[in-house]
Amino acid sequence: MQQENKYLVKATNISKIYNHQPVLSDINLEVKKGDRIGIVGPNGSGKTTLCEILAQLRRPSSGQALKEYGVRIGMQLQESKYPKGTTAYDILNLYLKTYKLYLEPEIILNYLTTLNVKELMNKDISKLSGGQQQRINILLALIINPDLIILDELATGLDLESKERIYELLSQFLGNQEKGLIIISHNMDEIQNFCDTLIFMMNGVIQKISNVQEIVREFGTVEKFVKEKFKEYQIQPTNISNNNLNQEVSNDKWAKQWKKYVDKNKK
Ligand SMILES: Nc1ncnc2c1ncn2[C@@H]1O[C@H](COP(=O)(O)OP(=O)(O)OP(=O)(O)O)[C@@H](O)[C@H]1O
Repeated sequence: MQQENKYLVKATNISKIYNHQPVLSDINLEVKKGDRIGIVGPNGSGKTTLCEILAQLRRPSSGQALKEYGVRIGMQLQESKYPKGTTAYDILNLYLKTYKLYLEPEIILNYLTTLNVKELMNKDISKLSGGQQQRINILLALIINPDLIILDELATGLDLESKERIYELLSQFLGNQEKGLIIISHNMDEIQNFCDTLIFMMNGVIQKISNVQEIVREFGTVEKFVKEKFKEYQIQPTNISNNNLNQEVSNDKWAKQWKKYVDKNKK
């Protein structure tokens, strides 16, 4: 039996419900060695939740998320909460010890220099800026040499130089063809540069899985394709008539009160 095509992670009929609201519905997805997947979709379509479930950080409400034995996942989250008083070195030590990574200090220092975080490592991580924390999150995702790296809004909030350095580091990491990648991004160039598969999500459902090369051949850029998809799936504002809105105002508690306030105060 060939082991090559074994999955790294696999979601089977995943659904997730938050406060009675379905956020993911019946998702099936297999990520294999060497897969380079970009996930796009409107805000709130469930991209982060799906990745957190794939990374075993969250439980699905139903369905199964399996990780192949021994597979290591590095996940950079869009937002991370660190305990006050903890330094980035504390977290780094914890990661390296947990994963039993006995990396030579030179290798670690090389990462710190490339990511331009060396001077931040002794500071209280909870007091660093969003972009500084972001760089540390990327460091932590990469340093464990994961089989699958999941990056959520990789470059958001990063200055130009940091972005370039991180892209460079990611390219080096992906030089190993065995590594799996999932990027959630609103930056279509990132998807075009790093991914071969594009997943378009909407309302907690995978609407379409496409091949990036084919998209570029047909649409010129991933951006053009995604714009088309947004148009295709968008609820047109013209569908909402004034009558419907009037109805909404009389049914909505806040809108009703606001209308009273406006009527009272406007000349
Ligand atoms: N911990 C939580 N508790 C309750 N609701 C949540 C929680 N996390 C996410 N949600 C809700 O689930 C939905 C999907 O959120 P998610 O962050 O997965 O979307 P997303 O596609 O990654 O969005 P974005 O592009 O804005 O990052 C949203 O409506 C969000 O408000």
